[in-house]
This record gives sequence, C-alpha cells and structure tokens, in this order.
Amino acid sequence: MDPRDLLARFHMPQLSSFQALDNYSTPVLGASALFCTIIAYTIAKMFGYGSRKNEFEVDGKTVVITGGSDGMGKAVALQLSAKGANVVVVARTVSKLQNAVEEMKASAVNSSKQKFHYISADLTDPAECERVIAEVTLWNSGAPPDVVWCCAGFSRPGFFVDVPIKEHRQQMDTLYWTAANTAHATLRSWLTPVSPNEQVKTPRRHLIFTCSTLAFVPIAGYSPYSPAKAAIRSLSDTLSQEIEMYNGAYSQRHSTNAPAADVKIHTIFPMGILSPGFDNEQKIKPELTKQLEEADKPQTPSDVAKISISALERGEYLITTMFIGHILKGTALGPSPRNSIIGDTLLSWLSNLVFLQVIPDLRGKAFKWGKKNGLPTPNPAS
Ligand SMILES: NC(=O)C1=CN([C@@H]2O[C@H](COP(=O)(O)OP(=O)(O)OC[C@H]3O[C@@H](n4cnc5c(N)ncnc54)[C@H](OP(=O)(O)O)[C@@H]3O)[C@@H](O)[C@H]2O)C=CC1
Ligand SMILES: CCCCCCCCCCCCCCCC(=O)[C@@H](N)CO
Repeated sequence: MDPRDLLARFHMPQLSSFQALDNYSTPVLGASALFCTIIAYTIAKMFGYGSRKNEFEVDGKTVVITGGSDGMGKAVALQLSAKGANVVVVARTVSKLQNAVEEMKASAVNSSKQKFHYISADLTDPAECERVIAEVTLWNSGAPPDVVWCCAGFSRPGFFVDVPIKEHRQQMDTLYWTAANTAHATLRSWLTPVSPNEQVKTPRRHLIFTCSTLAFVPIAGYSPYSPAKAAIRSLSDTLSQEIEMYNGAYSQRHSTNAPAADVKIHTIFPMGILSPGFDNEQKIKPELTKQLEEADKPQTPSDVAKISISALERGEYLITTMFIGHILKGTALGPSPRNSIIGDTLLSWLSNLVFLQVIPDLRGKAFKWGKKNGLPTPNPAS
C-alpha cells in the first residue's frame, strides 16, 4: 500500500509538506509547544541548568565515609577533599585506610585548613558504629559530623541454592546492617534534643546511603545481595518521611526543644563500578548473571562519585548514575519522593513501557540458559 494512503486512512497530515502545519489548529500547536517546553525545562533542570544554589556545600564541613578506603568510597573521599571537606574514612583494613588518608591529603584544596583521619572498624557491629561517631565527634572539636555517607559493602554473587545460607546472612550483615548501624548511631547523635537557648546556627546535615540498581530490578544470581540493597532502599524511604517530623520540630527550635539542624536523606543507586570489589565478584559470578547484566557498562569509581556528588548538589533524593540506571529507577519509583514531578513521571511512563519487554526477556534468557546448559555447576567459592 502507498504510505500516503495509510496516512490518509489515519487522518494524519503529510509531514513532508510545510503546508501540513495548516492542518493543525492553533490550540493543538500551542499545547504541543507548551508540552515541549515543559520537557525541555525538566531535562535542563535534571542536568542542573538554571539552578544556582548548591544543596551540598562541603567546604569546611566534616564528612564520614564508610568503605572510604577503596572503590567508590575512596573516590568520594578524594573528590570531597578536593572540595575543601575534612574527611574521616572508616573500614576494617588499616593499610588501605592509611593509603586513602595520604591520597586525600594530596588532593586537598587547602591542606593547611583541612583535616583527615581514619578509623578501623567492622561496621557489622553496632557498638563499633557508636564508637566511630563518638570518636569523630571528639576529633571534630565536640561537634558531630555534617555528612555521613555509607559506602561500605561488597557483593558475593551466586544462585540462591548454591550459596550456603550462612553467606546469605553475611551479605545482609555486610550490606544492610553496616548501613543501618551507621545510620542509627548517626541519627541518635544528630537528633539529640537541644533547648531553645542552646541552639546555635548549624548547617543542614546529610545522611547518604549507597544502594545499587539491583534494589529496583533484581537479576538472577544476585539473591545474596539484592534483598539487602532493597532493604536499604526501604530504610531510606522510611527515614526520608520520619525525618520530616524532626525537621518540623527544628522549624520551631526557638520556642521548643529540637534537633541542632535540619537533616536530609539521600540514596545513590550505581550500576557496575570498576572497583576491587567488582574484580572479586566477577571471579565467582555465574555466566547467566553476566549475560543478563550485559547491558551494563561499568563506570569508574571516580565517574560514579562525580555524578553522585553533582546530583547531591542539585538536591536529589534517589540518585542514579547513567541512562539505563535512570530507566531501572523509573520502573520502580513506587512511593519514593520524586526529584522532579514532571521528569520522574515521564521517566516512569517510558520505563514501564520498556519493561513490558524487559521482564519477559530476562526470564526468557534464564529459561533458555537452563534448557541449553542444564543445571549450573556450583561455583568454587561455595
Ligand atoms: N562494584 C559494583 O559494581 C557496585 C557496588 N555497589 C555498592 O557500592 C559500594 C562501594 O562498592 P565498591 O566501590 O565496589 O567497593 P569496594 O569493594 O572496592 O570497597 C568496599 C569498601 O567497604 C569496606 N568494608 C567492607 N566490609 C566492611 C565492614 N564490615 N565494615 C567496614 N567496612 C567494610 C572495605 O574495606 P575493608 O574490606 O578493609 O573493611 C572497602 O573500603 C558498596 O556498598 C557496593 O555494594 C553498588 C553497585 C555496583
Ligand atoms: C533500556 C533498558 C534495558 C534494561 C535491561 C536490564 C538490564 C539489567 C542490568 C542490571 C545491572 C545491575 C548492575 C548492578 C551492579 C551491582 O550492584 C553489582 N555489581 C554488585 O556489586
């Protein structure tokens, strides 16, 4: 059939001709122009154009980074040091922490003013998290840190039945509990009531979690890991609501007991990060998992850190670091607070259309894998 007949059948104007514009009424053109402007404005906003205020000012502030001795955590530590922050890195291995402190000193923007410190602690132990916050407060002349960024964690991939149940529990400890313990100790310190006459001007504080897009979209072979990351996302959403009660009380600080500062919660959802932890997980990752995540092109720790910090500076809450990550978030926004009502709504519509294809595709690939290769051989680490 002649394509022009097809267009005619659907009453569509022939777009090859400029005269086609005459076929539209002024209101339709006006509405389209308005719609395009809103989209352009939203996209410009997403990339930070036009917003002057930095919502994540770290110059002269004190920042604690768990998992700050390696990978993404270390990259964050170096970049915040380059922006003038005093930084404390926390992890277990002392030698790696000492290296990170040396590197932070080298990247400091004002080395005479900035201070750096490390604390060796296993954050799966809640008492250790209390100690970290107490030690940092002492080191910071009695003031709690301004920013706490939870980055500790690693992935132990494998199929659910192949991974010993004890190791599933260990992943929950390493991922969820290191974050929840740190958040608990931090918020207990930040939310201590201060009486109106003891209030001093204190800048907004930030608690940041590091999740993974696997919290939005699970992939076969990550069952030890994804549930723990999904739990962090749920904790983050709960806290983002709960903290509003304290922020509300803070708004009345001159007449009633209230915390010393406003608090904001944020969560980062990276895709693959080319870190030492990633090299380890690749060694034991099932081949099917590698195939299912092949659309992911892992980013360098410093790219992930840079993109995350820029999003924090724009004041975002749920933060993804690349296009596919935005799509994965868009399909799972659920009840989470939005960064932009229009942008996130359009993103979720697009993502939900894309996922009509992705859901059966992932399951189909898993089925085909079993049909072709039979049962998996449990990997050597299990
Ligand atoms: N790599 C990836 O592909 C992705 C990673 N992520 C997440 O991003 C974050 C950073 O990952 P990545 O850059 O790979 O990190 P690395 O694996 O390279 O480093 C992990 C850091 O966490 C510390 N750590 C681990 N366990 C504990 C513990 N029990 N107590 C205190 N510190 C601990 C490590 O130090 P030490 O061992 O000395 O304690 C190290 O500093 C993690 O939360 C990870 O789950 C998210 C998406 C993708
Ligand atoms: C256009 C849209 C297509 C969507 C296709 C779906 C692809 C899913 C990719 C999932 C990638 C998961 C990366 C998580 C990395 C991670 O957290 C681990 N490395 C742990 O360390």
